Amino acid sequence: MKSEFIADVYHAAAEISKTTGYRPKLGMILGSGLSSLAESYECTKVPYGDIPVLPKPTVEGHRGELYINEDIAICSGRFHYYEGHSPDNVVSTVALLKGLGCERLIVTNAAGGINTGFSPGDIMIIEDHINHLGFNPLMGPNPQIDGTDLGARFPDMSRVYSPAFAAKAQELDGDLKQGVYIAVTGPSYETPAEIRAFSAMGADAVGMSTVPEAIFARYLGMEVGGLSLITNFAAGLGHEELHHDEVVEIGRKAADRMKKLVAGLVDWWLKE
Ligand SMILES: O=P(O)(O)O[C@@H]1C[C@H](O)[C@@H](CO)O1
Ligand SMILES: Nc1nc2[nH]cnc2c(=O)[nH]1
Repeated sequence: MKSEFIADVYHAAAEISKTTGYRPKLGMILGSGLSSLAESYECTKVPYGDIPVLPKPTVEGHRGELYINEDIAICSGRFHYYEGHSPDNVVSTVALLKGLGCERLIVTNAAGGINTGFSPGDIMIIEDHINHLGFNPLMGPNPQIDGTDLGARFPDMSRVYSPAFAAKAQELDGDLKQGVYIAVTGPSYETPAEIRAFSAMGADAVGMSTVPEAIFARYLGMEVGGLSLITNFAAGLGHEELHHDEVVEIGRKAADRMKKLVAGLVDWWLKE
């Protein structure tokens, strides 16, 4: 992340706080097909088009709107590396949420189930991740604001995802899965051989996002909780070809269960 870019994003965040009067403590980034989660909250909506420092999302199922109120800021629309965005742009939503005052972040995504115990419609608490993207959002000079490093040059990643968040999620919904998310660039889905390799590496679910956001959030000192909605059997494990339309459709269908879980987690994390 370049110092100038983060300064611009923080400046945009300060403008939004000034206009809306909000400094929420909790941020959330919504995955493919999960845009409706934002509608549970009474919020002011700011289209990404009104935040010129942000790029434009190009993927179906990612609206491109910031929802904000005094407690929460929700990015409905994320930026994926496969869209051609730079690593800085991929994590710009996290920088925006941090700039708005968020100390905690919930990341959500749609993912393919690698673990043979997972089925479409399952929700997996992200316990850990594998970065298979080929880049790290912290590559490049360590960014500074007013001459001070934003975070450690070599940040620890031994506990990216909050165990307290995972425990609370399990308490709220007794039927959750838990596992390791592996991020690949996409946009092609995997081959069955890749899925066998990722399974041997210890991955339970595969997707094309979230990991850079979580790394950057931890670098900024935020607490992170992660949820993957399993939208399909990973390549070679089901009988169907993979299509993004189905990913978005399953996301929409499972939105009510996700909404209930997320509402409980939001209430808890705001009070905790
Ligand atoms: O933004 P997420 O990670 O939820 O989106 C997943 C990964 C790809 O963008 C897309 C593939 O169907 O869904
Ligand atoms: N890479 C990848 N991303 C997904 N997002 C939703 N399902 C999948 C999948 O099977 N593979």
